[in-house]
Amino acid sequence: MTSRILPSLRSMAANITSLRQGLSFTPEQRIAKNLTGLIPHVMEDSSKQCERALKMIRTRQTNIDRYLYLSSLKYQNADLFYRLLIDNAKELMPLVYTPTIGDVCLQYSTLYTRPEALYISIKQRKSIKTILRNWPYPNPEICVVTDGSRILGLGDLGVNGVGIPIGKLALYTAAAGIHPDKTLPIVLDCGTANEANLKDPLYLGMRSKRPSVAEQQEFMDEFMQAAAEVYPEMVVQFEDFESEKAFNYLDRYRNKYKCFNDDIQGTGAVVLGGYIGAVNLSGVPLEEQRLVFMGAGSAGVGVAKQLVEYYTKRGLSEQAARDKFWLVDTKGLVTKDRGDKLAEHKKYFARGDNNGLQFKTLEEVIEYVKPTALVGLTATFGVFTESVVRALKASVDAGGLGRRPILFPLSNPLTKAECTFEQAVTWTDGTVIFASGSPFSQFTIKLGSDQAITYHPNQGNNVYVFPGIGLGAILAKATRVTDNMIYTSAAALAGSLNAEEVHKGLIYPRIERVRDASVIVAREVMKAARRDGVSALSEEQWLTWEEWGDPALDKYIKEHIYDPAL
Ligand SMILES: O=C([O-])CC(=O)C(=O)O
Ligand SMILES: [Mg+2]
Repeated sequence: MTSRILPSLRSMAANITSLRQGLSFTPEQRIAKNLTGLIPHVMEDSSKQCERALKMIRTRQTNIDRYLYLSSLKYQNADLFYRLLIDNAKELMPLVYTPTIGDVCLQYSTLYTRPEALYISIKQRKSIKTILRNWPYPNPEICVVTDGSRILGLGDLGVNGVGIPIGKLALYTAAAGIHPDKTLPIVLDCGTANEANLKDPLYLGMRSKRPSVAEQQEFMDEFMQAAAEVYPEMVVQFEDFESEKAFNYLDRYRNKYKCFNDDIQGTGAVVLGGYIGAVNLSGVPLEEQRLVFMGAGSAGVGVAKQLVEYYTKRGLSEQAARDKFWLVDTKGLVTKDRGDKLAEHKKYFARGDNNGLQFKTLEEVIEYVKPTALVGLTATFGVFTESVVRALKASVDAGGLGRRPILFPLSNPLTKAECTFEQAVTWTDGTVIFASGSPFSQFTIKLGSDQAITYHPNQGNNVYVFPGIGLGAILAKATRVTDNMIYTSAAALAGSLNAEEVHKGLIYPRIERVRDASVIVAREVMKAARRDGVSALSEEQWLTWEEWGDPALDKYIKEHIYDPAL
């Protein structure tokens, strides 16, 4: 029997790259590359290949099966995978990303067939640089890194959380055109608090509890330093770190490295982008808005802070802006005198005007605050009950005729959404302005035998901003990711809707147009980098763009993004 030598990841990468065109190789190319006979004889254009793949996807029984098929296609023929994903974003993004990715992460150790990321454990801390250099594709431009400690709303999944960096990076390519070979997914394995994983004989991560916060931080320090040394051009996106670590790491590294946190800053920007449109539709002036946030983790606080910045930029004092927000966590309204030790990141929003009163439930808070907007980032399905949503509507109705409540149940995946789209429409008699984190279907109510009214949900997902933020930072050669770059991404997103979308009452562009939105976001992020003095592009380059205006910059961006060859 002949023994087979396992090819190195590097030569595998080279082989796969050379086969990227699938069945579209011309006879001449096949001869030149010694591929004759190695692939079926027919020469197919992209539409035929897409037709075959879509047929496969649509005939699979479960979303996990569809994911696995797509994942294998991405590996075998990346151009075809991205052609499909770009042209069928509405159908395929939920398979490549949330909600399906949540299920994939839960089962990652069982579904595993091949490496797709860098797996760096805390035990390998002496070899981080070597591991980074082992990555088979040269000079990555964007890295998404997680430690798996808070995957979507699913909690600590340890190394199984690696599906998130893999999924987010596929969106970097599909939504913003970063070349797939320039993306680097990483999971830092520090063990896990997840008992089910620890007991699972197939679990692929370190089978131990997480060490102290201080030890994890030292490991993170070493990782960040090594990454900057090995790949100095690379932008790092932090993803799904548990709240305290998320805030701490962002604070610790943002002025030292080119990095940002998607859950704090990306979620903040995407919600602000949607909120700007929602206020316009609501009939409640910006100054009269009162916002209750259910959930005070990294996303809740990140979003509220981004909105405070919006208010202050519109002329409100910081105190007046902050007073528009009431944050609620599992113990009730976050107040200064609640009697428990508040986590550091919650203190900024702790209320001091409650006259000693405490409000334990969301219902009590709504009764007390009379909000115009309710945002959910709790990772708890169903917390927006019928009575909560009806109370929100009642408090908005009390302000005057024709006013509409803003309701954003943003937790991911769908199994963690605070309420469904159908519930939101039903309980507000169709008046709701709605955005969720994962996608809901549109909802039609039959009014008579041949009359019906269809409601369109919005998906307020980070995918509208993080790819453009990363692309803008890369193309501007930004040395840091500044607050202004993030803020600008939200304003740019709000301005990216076309006339048809505005007419339909949407607050985000249709997901099919996410690539258009990313170009606009990237352009504004680049300009903000320039204004903040962190763009390392030449002065001459910037002066040319300033002379020729946005179209010239858009042209430059479009020339630098990946479009599948198919
Ligand atoms: O991944 C998403 O769709 C949004 C997000 O960052 C999260 O829920 O952690
Ligand atoms: Mg996330």
